Parts: sequence; structure tokens; C-alpha cells
Amino acid sequence: MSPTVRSSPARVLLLGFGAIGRHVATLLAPERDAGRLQLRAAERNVATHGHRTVPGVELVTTGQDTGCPTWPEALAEADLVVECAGVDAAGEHGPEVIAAGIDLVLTSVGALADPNLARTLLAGPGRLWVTNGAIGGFDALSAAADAGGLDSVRIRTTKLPTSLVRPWMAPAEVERLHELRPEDGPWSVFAGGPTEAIEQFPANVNVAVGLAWATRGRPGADVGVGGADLPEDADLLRRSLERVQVELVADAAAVRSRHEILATGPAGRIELGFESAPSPENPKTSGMTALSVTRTIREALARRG
Ligand SMILES: NC(=O)C1=CN([C@@H]2O[C@H](COP(=O)(O)OP(=O)(O)OC[C@H]3O[C@@H](n4cnc5c(N)ncnc54)[C@H](OP(=O)(O)O)[C@@H]3O)[C@@H](O)[C@H]2O)C=CC1
Ligand SMILES: O=C([O-])CC(=O)C(=O)O
Repeated sequence: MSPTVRSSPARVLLLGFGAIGRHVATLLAPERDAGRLQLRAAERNVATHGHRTVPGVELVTTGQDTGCPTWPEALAEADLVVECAGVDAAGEHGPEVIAAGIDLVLTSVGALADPNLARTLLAGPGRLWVTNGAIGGFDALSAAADAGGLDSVRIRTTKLPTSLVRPWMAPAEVERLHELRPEDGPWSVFAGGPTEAIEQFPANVNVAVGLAWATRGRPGADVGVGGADLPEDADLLRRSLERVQVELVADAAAVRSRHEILATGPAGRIELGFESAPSPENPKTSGMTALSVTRTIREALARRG
């Protein structure tokens, strides 16, 4: 049977047009230039972020802006939605995307730490695509986990101290993060599970929830590309979130964000390290994330035919 050839361009809607969204828009230039993909990007305050233009990308509002398409209008015309706006935005808009039968690429993977939201996002009819984000090696990790071969899964994330400042922190903690110097060495600001970690640091430890997703273990699973398609995925993820251990470290010498993974068990010992160049738009974000998201978008569109 010959493959279906689509004559109309795929209509991709980004939710969030910050560092990752704009980097993704640039990376998708080949298919945009070839007329195979149309890109729109939603912001909640287009008037403020109107300067964030990328040629050929139309801005849409999830807020109150006038003079541009609204989120419901753009959603009704989208073939694929790509969230790159944050954990809260994923919770606010993700369920309606999935419920409308539209596939969703999730960048703020930390949203899956909320069990009710995870269940909703995995319920279909739209398909959820969980990006690898700033880390990877998920083929080996998943293979080991699917076979019940992992007992322990850890991730240690090291970032520049100022990127870890959060509004809930006590003034003394904020001051310490601002004053930390390279010669002071690393300072561990969090140790615990991914669920608590993402509540406290929603823009820094999506990778930890991504790691729990990759190692949820799907015995007898039909191994396909990144998309989720098993109803029990949410339960497997919940148990996996209890196994993963996270450490978040502030280090003024860490010019690049670093993610170190150690997974051990009967399958063996898997040690992975990731040190990505910073995002060209936002030094707090690993540039690798936009590269991963772009790959996930291409997989999702290829699956669509
Ligand atoms: N999986 C992974 O490995 C990684 C995941 N991430 C996730 O990606 C997210 C985005 O990262 P990054 O691009 O660096 O962040 P940015 O802050 O640069 O961009 C996010 C953009 O989304 C916008 N936004 C927020 N809420 C909404 C909404 N409800 N509707 C429309 N737009 C909205 C923001 O607008 P405003 O200015 O109004 O807030 C901002 O312009 C992070 O918050 C994190 O959750 C990041 C790094 C790695
Ligand atoms: O960009 C990174 O290095 C990872 C990150 O912020 C996250 O996982 O939330």
C-alpha cells in the first residue's frame, strides 16, 4: 500500500513562545520554508510579547488581546499542539487539547507529577507525546525498566544558583543563592522525590519527572516512538515517581546545566551525563530541550502521516 501523501501543510500551534518556543520555530524552518508546516504561537499577553516575532509565525492569544486569533479559534484549526509554556499552562490548557482529539507534545513534563492531570492527559482521544527534554538515553533506561531490571533511579541536576531562586524561599536562602561564588563549591538545595521537586522548582526539574516517565516500566509493551498509548501508563508513572530520587544542586561554577543519572538493578548499571549548551534565548534553560522538542514534533507529525 502506498503511503498517504498530504497536500495541505500540518498546522502546528505552540503554547508559549518564550526561549524554547522561539528556538523550536527556528529549528522547524526547513519544513516551514518548504510549505509543509504552518506555525502559530500562543502567548497570554501578545501585547507585551509582540516583539517576539519569528518571520512566518502568527501570534495567538490565550489572554485578552484583540487583533489576533484567540486560543479557541487557533485550537479549532490545529493538527498538533506543542506546550512549551510551563507546568501551570500545561495543566490549564493540556486537557482541552487532548479532549478535542488533538495530539499534544508536552515539554513541561513535570505536569505529569499530578496524578489527576496525568490521567486526563493520557485518556485520549488526542495522543500525548512526552519529550525527552534536556536529557535522554531513554531507550536503554526503558528497556531495563520494562524488563523489571531497575531497583534504583537517581538524577542529580546542577544549575547556576540564581536560576534556582523561587518566590517561596526565605530571604536568607535567596541571599545565599545570589552570593554563592564558584569557589564556594556546590550547595544542595533539594533532595527528595520528583513530585515534591517539581512543586518547588517547576522550571528546573521537569527532567526528573521525564526520567520517571522513561523508567515507568511497561512489561510486554509494544515499543513505539515516544507517544503514550497504554491505559495503565498513569499507574505505572505514579509508582515510578515514588522510586526516582532527585537532588538539585546550586553551583556558581556550573556554567552549563548538568544532569547526572544513575540507574541500577539486576539489568546492570546505567550512568548518563548531560551538559547542554544554554538556550540561546534563556541561559536558565538547556538548549538541548528545544532540539528534543523539535524531534518529538517531527515524530508526531510523521505518525500522523
Ligand atoms: N522537559 C525538559 O527537559 C524541560 C522543560 N522545560 C519546561 O519548558 C517551559 C518553558 O521554558 P522556556 O521556554 O525556557 O520558558 P520561557 O519563560 O522563556 O517561555 C515560556 C513562555 O510561555 C508563556 N506562557 C506562560 N503561560 C502561558 C499561558 N497560559 N498561555 C500562553 N503563554 C504562556 C510565557 O509568557 P509570560 O511571560 O506571560 O509568562 C513565556 O513567554 C518551562 O517552564 C519548563 O516547564 C524547560 C526546560 C527543560
Ligand atoms: O533545562 C534544563 O536543564 C532542565 C530544566 O530546566 C527542567 O528540567 O525543568
